[in-house]
Amino acid sequence: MGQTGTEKRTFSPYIKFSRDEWRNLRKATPLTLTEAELETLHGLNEQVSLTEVEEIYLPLTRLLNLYVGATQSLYRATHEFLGDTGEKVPYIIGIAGSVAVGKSTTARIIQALLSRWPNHPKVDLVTTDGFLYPNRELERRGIMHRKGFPESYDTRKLIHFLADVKSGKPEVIAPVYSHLTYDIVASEQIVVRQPDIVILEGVNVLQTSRSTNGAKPMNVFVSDFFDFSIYVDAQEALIRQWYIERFQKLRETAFRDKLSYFHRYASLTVEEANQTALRIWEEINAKNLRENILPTKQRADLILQKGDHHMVEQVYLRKI
Ligand SMILES: Nc1ncnc2c1ncn2[C@@H]1O[C@H](COP(=O)(O)OP(=O)(O)O)[C@@H](O)[C@H]1O
Ligand SMILES: CC(C)(COP(=O)(O)O)[C@@H](O)C(=O)NCCC(=O)O
Repeated sequence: MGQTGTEKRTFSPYIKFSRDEWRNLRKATPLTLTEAELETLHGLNEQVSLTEVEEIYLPLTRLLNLYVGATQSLYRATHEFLGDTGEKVPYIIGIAGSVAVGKSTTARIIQALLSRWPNHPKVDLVTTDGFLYPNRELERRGIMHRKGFPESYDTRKLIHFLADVKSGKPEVIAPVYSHLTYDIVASEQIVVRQPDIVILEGVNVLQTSRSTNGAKPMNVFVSDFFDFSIYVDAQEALIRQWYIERFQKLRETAFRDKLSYFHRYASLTVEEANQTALRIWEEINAKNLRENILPTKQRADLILQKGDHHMVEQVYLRKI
């Protein structure tokens, strides 16, 4: 179409797909899901609709499968040229977005779907909350109310973890965070043993903040290690609603556990719990979203734009 008068064509580095356009790409996906596999996926999170898995996440993992295959071929070409076999180096996918937007659910669906492909069966999932400073350290620094903000993470440790994974080390250790105790679990760890793919999920994975709490700044970012990155997005009002709904669900389940950091919230009425969740959302998570997370959206290779009921309404794929 021609341009008229004041009309300006704005450049976007993304190709935009409506839900229907994206869903139609499903036809190009050779794999279909068996009933048993659909059941397994439903077991991961019973809230997730199976239509959503088939129409959105299946085409997405087909795209990722093609990208991983292409990277594996390039890697083989380099080592054929060098005359060696090279270490096995995992393909790394980063998943970013607000607290409660559905990052961990998205990561688990993608992990389950990607591990069905023969050229990359071993897919590990690591969350960046394991790289938060322990509560006692956050308290010492007076930043307990800043959990999830850039300064609450040991970014240096996270970067060393990724560098070790990308250099093909046979075993790399990641620390573990518990949402129940609201703290790092010193007795637990994840061992990453040269998988085909590593999915790294967290609010901070596309951040480029150089602040490392007064330490010498690092010239390398977490996302430098990514082969592909995804930002899960939705209107803030929807994310707030999902945060409050999750908080209410936890009030009836996990918060009842005496070990839960939020055990005191188990006895709240529904209305009191709403107010508490809203306060935590506004004072911590919404602030973090506006200041530190949303500004990283345009760095992603792919954006999943969700609407009501977590339904993906648009997909943006980076073309350059
Ligand atoms: N695709 C989805 N369909 C339905 N519910 C979802 C979906 N993704 C996430 N949820 C729900 O939204 C809430 C937040 O999801 P979660 O994956 O825990 O978010 P995050 O890891 O970003 O904090 C949870 O209650 C989860 O059950
Ligand atoms: C540790 C987190 C930043 C991790 O976020 P997630 O990966 O679960 O989206 C978040 O769960 C959190 O604890 N935020 C602080 C405020 C709150 O309790 O919700």
